[in-house]
Amino acid sequence: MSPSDIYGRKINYLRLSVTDRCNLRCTYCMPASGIKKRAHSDILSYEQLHRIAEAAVAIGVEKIRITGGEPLVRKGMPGFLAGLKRIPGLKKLVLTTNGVFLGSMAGELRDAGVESVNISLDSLRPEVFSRITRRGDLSKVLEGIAAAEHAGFEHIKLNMVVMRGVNDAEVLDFAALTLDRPLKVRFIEYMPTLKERNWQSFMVPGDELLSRLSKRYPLRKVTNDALDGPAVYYRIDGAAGTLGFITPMSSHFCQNCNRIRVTSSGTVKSCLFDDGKTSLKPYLENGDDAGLRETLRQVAGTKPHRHMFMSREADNHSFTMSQIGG
Ligand SMILES: Nc1nc2c(ncn2[C@@H]2O[C@H](COP(=O)(O)OP(=O)(O)OP(=O)(O)O)[C@@H](O)[C@H]2O)c(=O)[nH]1
Ligand SMILES: C[S@@+](CC[C@H](N)C(=O)[O-])C[C@H]1O[C@@H](n2cnc3c(N)ncnc32)[C@H](O)[C@@H]1O
Ligand code: SF4
Ligand code: SF4
Repeated sequence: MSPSDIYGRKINYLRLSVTDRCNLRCTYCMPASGIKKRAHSDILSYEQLHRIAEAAVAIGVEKIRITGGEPLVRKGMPGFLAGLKRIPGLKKLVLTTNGVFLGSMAGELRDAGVESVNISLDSLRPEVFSRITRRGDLSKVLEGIAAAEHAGFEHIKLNMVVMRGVNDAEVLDFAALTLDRPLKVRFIEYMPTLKERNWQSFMVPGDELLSRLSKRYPLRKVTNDALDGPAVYYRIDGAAGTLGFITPMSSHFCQNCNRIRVTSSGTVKSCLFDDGKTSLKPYLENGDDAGLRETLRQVAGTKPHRHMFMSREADNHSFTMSQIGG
């Protein structure tokens, strides 16, 4: 049975980061320079990551999302995923990626048993895309999305972090992608993890987007599936796909939080924003699978009631998302 925390939330979703490396440098995720890469020796092996996944499923995790950094920069990913897929009791194996390598990898990822892919895409304009990612080539990601559509994933979700004055003028263009393709386009509120000055001016609340979109399109709310993440979904009347709103800042979803996180160096976190001081390495090194299970269960049980992102104590706390996995 899945562990519950003291607030009665059932924890059945693990976000497992397999690397802190990335081939892009998105402005909202990483600083322009000075990012310290973890030493290779600090990164867990596939065998260790697999043992963590098994322990998580043994305590009631039903869905595992592979994230990073960019998971597809790590060599041997399809074989690792195929191994995870064989863990008895795991219901959903899913992946979040920037899409750059999907053009060549989508088919083998689907064959490995990945059910759905979430692809980050913040602009449909080549120059804006390369400014946000500091180096990306939009055409590669569009190729990746086409390959994913061809590979037959259950769901393809596009993640757009909306930033005022940067890409928010494209929200209607993103919504139009759902008219005749079964894509789930999700608008994500910008989280100021790097504690930039003036971040408030960037963040576009989900409500504002919903109201802008409903002036152009008739929208109907869609109900979520049991293992869905935090997005709230709508469908434009008659459209093939849906629109999702992820609102960690304006209307947090902590009351329904069902997840724990493990970083690529083996730190387990009860919340995206906690300090994450519990390492799984001692249990991995000693072959102590019971200890792994117990530690995961304990950390799941200490999930905070909600994040304190907007509070003053949070002001000193900055981190790069790429080291945690979002
Ligand atoms: N504050 C907060 N943000 C989250 C959490 N989980 C995901 N996000 C953010 O939601 C956005 C989308 O994350 P994804 O990796 O696509 O995962 P997901 O939204 O759980 O995906 P589905 O399971 O497919 O619905 C990213 O910006 C994440 O940082 C969470 O637990 N708390
Ligand atoms: C850290 S990335 C890792 C996976 C992969 N590299 C990718 O970009 O999809 C996971 C998710 O976190 C999101 N993310 C990163 N920094 C964010 C921020 N400051 N605010 C909101 N979402 C953020 C990204 O847009 C992406 O959808
Ligand atoms: S959001 Fe993903 S692609 Fe962009 S820098 Fe972060 S880890 Fe890399
Ligand atoms: S901020 Fe923390 S408690 Fe809230 S939904 Fe995210 S992980 Fe869960």
